[in-house]
Amino acid sequence: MSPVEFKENTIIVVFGASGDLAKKKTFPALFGLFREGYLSPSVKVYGYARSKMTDEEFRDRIKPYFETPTEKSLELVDKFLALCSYEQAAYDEPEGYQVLTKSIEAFEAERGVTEPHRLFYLALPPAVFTTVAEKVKQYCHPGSRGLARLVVEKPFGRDLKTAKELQAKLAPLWSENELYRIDHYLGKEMVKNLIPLRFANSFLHACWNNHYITSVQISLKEPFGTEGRGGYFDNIGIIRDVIQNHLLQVLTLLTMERPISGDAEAIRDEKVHLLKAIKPLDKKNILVGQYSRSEDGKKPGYLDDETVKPGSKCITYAAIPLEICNERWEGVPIILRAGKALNEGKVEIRIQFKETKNGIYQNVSRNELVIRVQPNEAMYMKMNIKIPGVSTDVTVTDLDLTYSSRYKKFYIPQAYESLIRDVLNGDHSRFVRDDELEVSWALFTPLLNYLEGPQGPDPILYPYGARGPEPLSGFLEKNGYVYDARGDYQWPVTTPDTVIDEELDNGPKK
Ligand SMILES: NC(=O)C1=CN([C@@H]2O[C@H](COP(=O)(O)OP(=O)(O)OC[C@H]3O[C@@H](n4cnc5c(N)ncnc54)[C@H](OP(=O)(O)O)[C@@H]3O)[C@@H](O)[C@H]2O)C=CC1
Ligand SMILES: O=C1O[C@H](COP(=O)(O)O)[C@@H](O)[C@H](O)[C@H]1O
Repeated sequence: MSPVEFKENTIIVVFGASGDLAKKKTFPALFGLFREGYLSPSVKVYGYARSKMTDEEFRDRIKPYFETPTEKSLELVDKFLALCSYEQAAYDEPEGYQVLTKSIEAFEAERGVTEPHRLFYLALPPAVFTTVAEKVKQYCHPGSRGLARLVVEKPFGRDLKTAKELQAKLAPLWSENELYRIDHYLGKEMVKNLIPLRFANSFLHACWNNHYITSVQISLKEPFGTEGRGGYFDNIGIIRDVIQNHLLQVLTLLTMERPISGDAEAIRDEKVHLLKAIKPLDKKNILVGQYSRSEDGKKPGYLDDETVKPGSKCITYAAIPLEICNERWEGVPIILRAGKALNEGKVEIRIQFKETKNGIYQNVSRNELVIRVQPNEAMYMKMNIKIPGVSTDVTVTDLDLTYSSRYKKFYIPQAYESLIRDVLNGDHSRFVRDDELEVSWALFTPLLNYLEGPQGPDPILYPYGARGPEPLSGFLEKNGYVYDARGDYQWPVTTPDTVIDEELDNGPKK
């Protein structure tokens, strides 16, 4: 059965509407969809939370985060806000939900809606998560008269046991078909691009295996520390924060087999197969760190955050090698690495190809395909060519697909916009399925138990603003990545001074 699209007179309720996520991501995403014409003006949007606020105060709170790239979009802000209202109520009492449903039903009756379409978005901390899911089902679900969808945000538990417990509470209430577990990395443009890139290009498909690829790295670097979120982060650490979810999701799309169709379940089946093929993580071969004060003393160390437990061993950096035990990937080292308070902010995938060992070109750079997820979406393939001109020597260059120069005037939705649109369209392909979640926790739980247990290592300190802990380069090398430091690669423009060539260095031959 093809998914039903929520189009006219859709109800959207955001629980936790007074919070940071709702303010910075959920409502701006809804506005983005409205601005671009992907959300009908017939929609009704409710914010629901405990904080006391009038409708006006609520609108004033969310408005500054809307993106308005054009004059015309400025005019749309008030039109969108007029569709939004706020309800202040408790999460654990029925009254608020009953009032909300009355209002929803009045709206639907006024519009003559016979089959209600209701989307509920839980932008909430885990503590109230199941309470709200339960109450929404009991008081706000339209039953067999219509359709309801429930969007849930991470954390989906903190290990295998708690993830299973959460699932056991949700499953009797909300069917897998109604649930949308959001991982916003799946909504990023370059992550969405992985399936077409891999399966619509036969030349790439041919070399996408251990015969040609020698290493894969997926890195997420952030240039800021916990900055006020220390209390939350200290209980989480970098693995739960971004590796077990965001980076692992990217990895599955990058390495899974071709799905039998573009259908959501076909895609998710392949992701689960791939996850099951990952070898248990090697606790002895990981690099973990925690940032300390910057070298100039201006940026605080992790432990300087007052909301963090004194002496906390929480890790803010991790590099985790893993291996996929299937025919395609066996023997290829794959590294997931992420860290806070680093020298730059970027998310990229780096696929390095084998060196050319024999033949006329033996001492040339390895080919490397780089997919930059952010900032500034790009994809570039580092390759070797003849130095332009009289020389017959080889230099490294790239086939460069930089989105900002190749694609002008394209609307690239924010990750949340893209995913909320998927929910409205009933497309599950970019959402995490229950079994996928379970396998991913099964993979990381033993490692987390070790790191957080009595035998857990002390994280290596790295100064705020560093590339990572000091042993990083050696660690990457040991795990298969060859860093080419020969220095004749310059982007975006290469000049004769930057290519290494004896002939050019010594001047033209007589
Ligand atoms: N379309 C575009 O926008 C393009 C931009 N460029 C730009 O050109 C520049 C060069 O790009 P590129 O060649 O991809 O290289 P990068 O400088 O981005 O780095 C190459 C890789 O090597 C790692 N690395 C850096 N230093 C060391 C070290 N000492 N030992 C081991 N590993 C190390 C980096 O890791 P780590 O991240 O941890 O430092 C990164 O994974 C970049 O600024 C890039 O943005 C290039 C092509 C296209
Ligand atoms: O889920 C999270 O992701 C963000 C990184 O997301 P991005 O879209 O800004 O790359 C991270 O900063 C945060 O700690 C984490 O909870």
